[in-house]
Amino acid sequence: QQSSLESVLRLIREGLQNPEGVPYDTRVFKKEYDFIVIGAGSGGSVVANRLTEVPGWSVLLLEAGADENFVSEIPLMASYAQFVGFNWGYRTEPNKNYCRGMEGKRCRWPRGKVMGGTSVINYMVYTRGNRRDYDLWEELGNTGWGYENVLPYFLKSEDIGIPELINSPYHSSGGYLNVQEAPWKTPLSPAFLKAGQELGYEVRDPSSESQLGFSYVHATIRNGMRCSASKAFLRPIRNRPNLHIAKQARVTKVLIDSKTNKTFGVEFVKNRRTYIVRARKEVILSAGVFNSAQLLMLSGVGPRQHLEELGIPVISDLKVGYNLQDHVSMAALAFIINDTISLIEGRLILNLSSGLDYIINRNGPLTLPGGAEGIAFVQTKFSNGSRPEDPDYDWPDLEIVFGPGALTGDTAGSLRRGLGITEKLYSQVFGPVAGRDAYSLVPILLRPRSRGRVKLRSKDPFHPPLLYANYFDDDYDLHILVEGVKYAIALSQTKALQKFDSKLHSIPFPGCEHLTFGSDEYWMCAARTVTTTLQHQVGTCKMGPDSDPDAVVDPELRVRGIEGLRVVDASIMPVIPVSHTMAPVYMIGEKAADMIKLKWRKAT
Ligand SMILES: Cc1cc2nc3c(=O)[nH]c(=O)nc-3n(C[C@H](O)[C@H](O)[C@H](O)COP(=O)(O)OP(=O)(O)OC[C@H]3O[C@@H](n4cnc5c(N)ncnc54)[C@H](O)[C@@H]3O)c2cc1C
Repeated sequence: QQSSLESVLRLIREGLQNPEGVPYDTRVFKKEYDFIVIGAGSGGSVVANRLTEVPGWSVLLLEAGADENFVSEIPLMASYAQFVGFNWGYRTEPNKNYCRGMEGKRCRWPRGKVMGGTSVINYMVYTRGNRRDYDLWEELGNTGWGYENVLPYFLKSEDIGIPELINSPYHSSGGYLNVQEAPWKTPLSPAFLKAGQELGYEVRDPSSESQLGFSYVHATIRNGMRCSASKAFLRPIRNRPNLHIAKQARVTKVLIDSKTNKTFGVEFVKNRRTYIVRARKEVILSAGVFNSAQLLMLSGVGPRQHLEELGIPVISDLKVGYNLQDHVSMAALAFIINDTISLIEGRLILNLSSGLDYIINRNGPLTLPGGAEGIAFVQTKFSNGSRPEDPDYDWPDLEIVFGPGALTGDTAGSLRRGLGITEKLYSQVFGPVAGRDAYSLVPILLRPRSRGRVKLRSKDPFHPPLLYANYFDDDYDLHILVEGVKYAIALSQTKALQKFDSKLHSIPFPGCEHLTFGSDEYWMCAARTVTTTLQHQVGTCKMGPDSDPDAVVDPELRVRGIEGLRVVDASIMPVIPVSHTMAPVYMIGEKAADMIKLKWRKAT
């Protein structure tokens, strides 16, 4: 048993001083490296790690952000991590069809600008998606991306820490990335699992042979702290002599010879100085779903008409920025309970006993990843529309995330501000019940049909791109989300959850008051008003075969028509998987690194 003093010292060692040591910041650059990787997020961290396993290859990893800090280490503080200088702070362009209740009618689309990228500000939920997602990628002509091909790459990264899954063939031990359950639970989450069973679903590991069912959250946490991409993949290898990492180094252009279409390096700015560094073998673009598309377009790779409008010479005319997909949700359902067991900011979260429990035991509410305790993958009546005759069809179209807290408990406002909900809406709808105990059930549309787009605002690399979500462009998406809301309400009415006497909070959202509360029309209006998202944007540099006119990269992730340039991040996904997107990006990084190794080992 450790004394409190020893525990505090351990925390300082592990948290503040980072025992593995943060990666070193390179200030003196070689003229040329074998590989230059842009972005130290989920994709780029894996690639930089795996390529420097080859001692003869040199790698420069360029990251626009600086190091993580203590706030991002604490799983429950996930929503605060967006406010401590790690966030690119993107917003969608205003639209009257969604995010009507958000500041400026714009949805918040945060992205991590920090060593570890978005894995430092995300909610750490670990899921992989469905066998059918990856089999679909392969059916679309992406040879080598079927489920059987990608499963080994999910396993390669993983170090499973959930005792009952250690011997599962769907999990593995010894990888860089820790996957664990929070050590602490509210009494509400077992009731969530029981509620699922009442509605006919099994309690099951969503990464196993079937995805349908209810589960506690699996998360990328290690000993009660966030396990980010940098912590997992970069800190352990910071002493490799063939890896240079430059922090706060903002890439402004990928350099491509317009005569040969060959990539020869990158231009970046660090400490107000502009550098040009050359790549002998390849440049790997892992700047994330918005910035990879932006950088490609700034470098002359993108839709001809759009680039020409901005006066950018076109090197390869490709549909960069199209095919943007996301998991839209409705996170404003609050089920009020008559018990003091839920997460209330200021009571359960930011108080001395929770703080001490965390510091001393690495336990308690602060270990809950973003406040999420349970997830369910379910099917609406529309899910197997194309194959109604197939009883074994299991490809969820709806996810429910269970939180043992709701907007009612957001008394310090971190959630409201993170989502961008206007103060007026919050005080009108939640003001009268602020501070009341409640749980939330967040329905999430998993297989959207609508597609958004990323465009350049200008030629200036320091200007944020224009982002268009286009949520609900296809009515089908709105219908499924409404089914999701109704499913969440049905869950709340099960015996298991009624043990807490829970009642749906029913002050109507502004702009929806004229509709009958609880009708489909009302929920449609609600979804367009408090439009939330799991921030799973993907697809802007779509992977596809040569026969696909919309493909930006080929199945080896090489940019079409350009030599020596690949994209390795969330942007290559042709179709969004029914998964939280971080684990699929780690998988993409692992697979890409193997493809790159194979190519250059053959060549030398
Ligand atoms: C709030 C939030 C919650 C989320 N929750 C979850 C979750 O619980 N589970 C889950 O699976 N997924 C979650 N996601 C999504 C998931 O985190 C991302 O899909 C995934 O991390 C994306 O990885 P990436 O490598 O594509 O991009 P990123 O991780 O964003 O990496 C891109 C990196 O490139 C850097 N960069 C960009 N431009 C430049 C430039 N010009 N020069 C140099 N560097 C540059 C960025 O700073 C960043 O570090 C969440 C996302 C958000 C925003």
